[in-house]
Amino acid sequence: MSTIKIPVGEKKLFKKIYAKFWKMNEREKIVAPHDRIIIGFSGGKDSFLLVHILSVLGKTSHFPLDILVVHVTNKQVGYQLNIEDSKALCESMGIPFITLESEPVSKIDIEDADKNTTFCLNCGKNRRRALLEYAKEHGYTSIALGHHMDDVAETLLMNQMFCGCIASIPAQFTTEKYGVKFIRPLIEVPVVFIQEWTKYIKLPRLVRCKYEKDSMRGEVREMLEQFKKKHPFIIHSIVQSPYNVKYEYL
Ligand SMILES: Nc1ncnc2c1ncn2[C@@H]1O[C@H](COP(=O)(O)OP(=O)(O)OP(=O)(O)O)[C@@H](O)[C@H]1O
Repeated sequence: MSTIKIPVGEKKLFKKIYAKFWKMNEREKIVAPHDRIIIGFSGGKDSFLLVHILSVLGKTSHFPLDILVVHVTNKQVGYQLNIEDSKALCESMGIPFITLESEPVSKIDIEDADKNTTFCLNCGKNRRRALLEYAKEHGYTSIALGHHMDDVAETLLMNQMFCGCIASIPAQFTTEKYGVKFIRPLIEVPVVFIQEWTKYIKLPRLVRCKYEKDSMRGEVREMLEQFKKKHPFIIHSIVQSPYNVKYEYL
C-alpha cells in the first residue's frame, strides 16, 4: 500500500475534526507532551483517523509524543485485518505497528454467544487486558481508543435500556490495577465527519467480527441510524443529557 494522499477537500474537513479534538483536549487535557501512547487499532475508519490525528499532533515541535499502533487479534471471532497493509499505512505516517494476540474467550461464553451478551463483553475485556498488560510492561502512559460522539450516545442509551443506569464512556479514565489511562481523542467528533473524511481513503482490508451486528450495541446503533435520518440533531441531544439533569422531575 502506497503512502496515503488525502484529497484537498478532506484536508479542510480534517482541520475541522482536528479543531474539535484540540478544543476538547484544551479542556480535558487527555494528551500531554511527551506522553507515551498506544493506539488501539481495529483497522476501521475511527482507528485510522485516530492514528492520523495523533501522528499530526506528535509531529508538532511543542507536542512530542511516543506512539505505537497495536492491533489485537482474536482467532475465535473471525475478524481479520490485512496486517501488511496496516503496517505500511502506519509506517507511512511515521508510526510503528505491532500485533498482539488476546486470550481466548472461555467455552461457556462462546456457547452464550447466541444470547449476544457475555461473549462480546468478554472478548472486549480480553482485548483491553492485552493492551493494558503490554502498556504497563513497556512503560506506555495511555491507550487511545477511537470512540466518537455517536458511540457515546449509543453507550448511554444501551446502559439505560439494558442496564438501568446512566453511564457512558468518558474522555479519559485511569485503570487502578494497571495505572494506565484510556483516552478517547475522538469523543467530540460526530461519526458523519469521520465517514465523510474516510470516504476517499483506501483503508486496509478488514473482515469484521461475525457477532458485531447481532450484539445489543448493533441493535441500538441500528435504531439510532433510523432516528438520525429524520432527526440529525439527536446525537448531540443525547450526549448533552447527563449534563442537564432536572432533579425535580426524577
Ligand atoms: N482488534 C483491536 N485491536 C486494538 N484495538 C481495537 C481493536 N478493536 C477495537 N479497538 C479499539 O477500540 C475502539 C472501539 O472499538 P469498536 O469495535 O467499537 O470499533 P469501531 O467503532 O468499529 O471503530 P473502528 O472504525 O476503528 O473499527 C476502536 O476504535 C479501536 O481504537
